[in-house]
Amino acid sequence: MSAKILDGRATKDAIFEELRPRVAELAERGRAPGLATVLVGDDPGSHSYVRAKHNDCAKVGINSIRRDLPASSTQGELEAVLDELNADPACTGYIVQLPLPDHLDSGALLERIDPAKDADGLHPASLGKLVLGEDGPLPCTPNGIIALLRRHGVELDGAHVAVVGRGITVGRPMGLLLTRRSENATVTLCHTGTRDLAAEVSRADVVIAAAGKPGLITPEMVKPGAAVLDVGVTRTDDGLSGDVHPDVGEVAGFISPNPGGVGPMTRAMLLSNVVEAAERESD
Ligand SMILES: Nc1nc2c(c(=O)[nH]1)N[C@@H](CN(C=O)c1ccc(C(=O)N[C@@H](CCC(=O)O)C(=O)O)cc1)CN2
Repeated sequence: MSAKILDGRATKDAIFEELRPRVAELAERGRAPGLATVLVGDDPGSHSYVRAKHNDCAKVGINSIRRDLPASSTQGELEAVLDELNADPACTGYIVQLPLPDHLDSGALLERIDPAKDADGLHPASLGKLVLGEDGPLPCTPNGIIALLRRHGVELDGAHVAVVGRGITVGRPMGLLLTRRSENATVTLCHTGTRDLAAEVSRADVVIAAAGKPGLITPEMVKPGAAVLDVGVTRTDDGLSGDVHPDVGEVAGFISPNPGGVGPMTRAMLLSNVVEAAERESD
């Protein structure tokens, strides 16, 4: 492996160090932030991510509230839980852990979150603010990727970035974030309709792989020296597999490990959103 490692765990820890005094100051002013999570069903990955989010809150001093519901929960039961959290002053921000079971309407539930308590930046009002360039919570994984690149000195201004995947939590908002004036990147958003993925990826200075297809990005596709970020997580019989083939580290200039790269940064940005929202409220 010759690529430099984009260490998400160490970067997350550094961000937590920065958040801790801000949380303490909010608490001193009687504005202690509280993050709630809503988890439906038994998906082991979702359980592990939610557990990690509550551990993170404890480390930074943020109060946390957990609402776990059975997979058989109805849309109406979920709506009632969201209405309670919207009204609960101890909950200053919350998330609905995705994916939800198929019988639930995720879009309608995300829309029911009070936009002022949208800790994930996935409410349509928050995504609208992102499109318009207004202040608001940003989607955690794309924002975490930008923080990881910036804190490791990877240039985005003028860079060509290939984003692979057009999902609502990563691909689509990633393109919007990267094309803001502050980032100034040129983005190609690749998806299942892309005719020649290898050609698009090989032109890129930064590759963000969020397709959920194990080993999709191979060393032959990657421009030598490029930064490659692996977002995909697929659970196979042999364990977890990312979208980036392990040999890409021999060609890339920077690579995010998976686990240990983008995942922890997603959690760091969630807590940042919670703290920023509490600070906005108390201004
Ligand atoms: N409401 C949301 N749901 C989902 C989001 C999201 O941003 N908001 N993103 C993903 C999952 N995700 C956040 O919830 C997430 C993914 C990965 C990690 C993480 O820390 N991963 C670790 C490994 C943890 C493990 O081994 O289980 C790592 O990569 O090192 C945290 C959060 C979909 N759902």
